[in-house]
Amino acid sequence: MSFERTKVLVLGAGYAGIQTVAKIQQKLSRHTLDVTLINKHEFHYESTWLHEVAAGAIEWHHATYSINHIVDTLKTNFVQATVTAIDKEAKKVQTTAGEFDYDILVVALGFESESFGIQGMDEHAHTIVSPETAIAVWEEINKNFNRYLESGDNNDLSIVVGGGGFTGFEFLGELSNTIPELCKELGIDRNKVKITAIEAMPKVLPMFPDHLADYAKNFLKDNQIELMTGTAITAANDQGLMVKVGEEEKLIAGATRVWTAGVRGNQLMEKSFEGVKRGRIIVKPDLSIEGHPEIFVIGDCAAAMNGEGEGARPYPTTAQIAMQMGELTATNIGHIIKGVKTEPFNFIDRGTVCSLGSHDGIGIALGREVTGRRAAMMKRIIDTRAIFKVGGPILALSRGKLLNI
Ligand SMILES: Cc1cc2nc3c(=O)[nH]c(=O)nc-3n(C[C@H](O)[C@H](O)[C@H](O)COP(=O)(O)OP(=O)(O)OC[C@H]3O[C@@H](n4cnc5c(N)ncnc54)[C@H](O)[C@@H]3O)c2cc1C
Repeated sequence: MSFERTKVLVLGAGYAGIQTVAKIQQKLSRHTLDVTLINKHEFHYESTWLHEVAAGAIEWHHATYSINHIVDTLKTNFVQATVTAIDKEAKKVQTTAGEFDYDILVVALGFESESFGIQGMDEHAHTIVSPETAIAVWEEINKNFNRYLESGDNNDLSIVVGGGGFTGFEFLGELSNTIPELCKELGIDRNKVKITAIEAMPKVLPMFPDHLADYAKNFLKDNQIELMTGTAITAANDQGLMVKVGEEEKLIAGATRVWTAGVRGNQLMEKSFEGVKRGRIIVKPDLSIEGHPEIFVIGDCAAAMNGEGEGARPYPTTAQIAMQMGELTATNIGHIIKGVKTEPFNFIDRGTVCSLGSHDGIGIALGREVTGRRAAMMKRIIDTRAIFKVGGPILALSRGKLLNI
């Protein structure tokens, strides 16, 4: 009988990675496992709150907590480092803190921005994909509004957002609260600020029924935010975003330009595995990859299919799914150690709520439609639950949003 502990290496402490580690710590014995968690930052950040940071509604550190709050040092070794390469044949991972080997690998390296090759987008537009990029958006708005005080040029007050999807709407919702406050603080007339959102599809927020999407569209209108639908963005430059209207190309002015319309899985995926598309790899039902039962890929790097056969589609990339994948992975690691068959992923949809600023929103939660203040309250409960599930009541009280209700 071997007394060697199984080496589990978890890459990334976002929703998927931190949930895996939290569940392993709760369920599995340290006498059988040697767990190492590697993450770029010392802290976990709530990606689903980044639009609030980008719109200046909260400070970036309110969307984070120290990973050391979660890690039980008797069971898990946390290393702050950036992963630079994964060698699946040698079972080794290279990082800025050296090389790590593993028996079981969990890849949970999350998402990046994807601009689909739109000319100038990467150079000229901000994104909302990490605390650093979210902070940069609010700094840019502040810089431009302060420049207006010197220049008197209304263009400095223009904000253009590429994308009328979930992230775009949540960001615009927060701006509806914070831009009037910023204008008041700087003595700027809100009517001079032009905020435009551009969506290529004729419909917005396709995950919701039309009447809820209409509610969100009316919210924008009521808050002096213009939404252009069915309008393709063709390029970005330092003046704004270029769009095609009929045969004509037109500039939609934006001193601040923010791209929210595309995400992809981590670039390391293409470098490490075969068959990866836009940073996502098709995983087997138990979330391991073909030919490597010891490698689990979860969260936004995974394309987990929602069924079998021709009609099967990959699940969308959401925090809710990432967390459920993390829980299952912890269970399946336990099964591997006991020599039991691993279980397939079965997504339990608890609904989705899209916030529109701090007091409004739309959503479907536990099968019921919600709008307005009830939706905003539901969103805070969802946000707090995510923290509770990983860190328990104390972390949920200190970092959650229930005290704001
Ligand atoms: C503004 C916004 C709002 C959203 N709102 C919602 C919502 O309301 N509901 C919902 O379900 N989903 C929402 N999403 C989507 C959700 O945030 C993602 O689906 C989710 O974060 C994916 O979780 P993950 O664990 O795969 O990745 P992430 O949360 O991105 O975590 C990945 C982790 O890996 C780390 N990492 C990355 N590269 C490296 C490296 N090379 N080395 C070491 N560490 C690395 C990162 O720093 C991060 O800690 C939203 C996304 C955004 C941007």
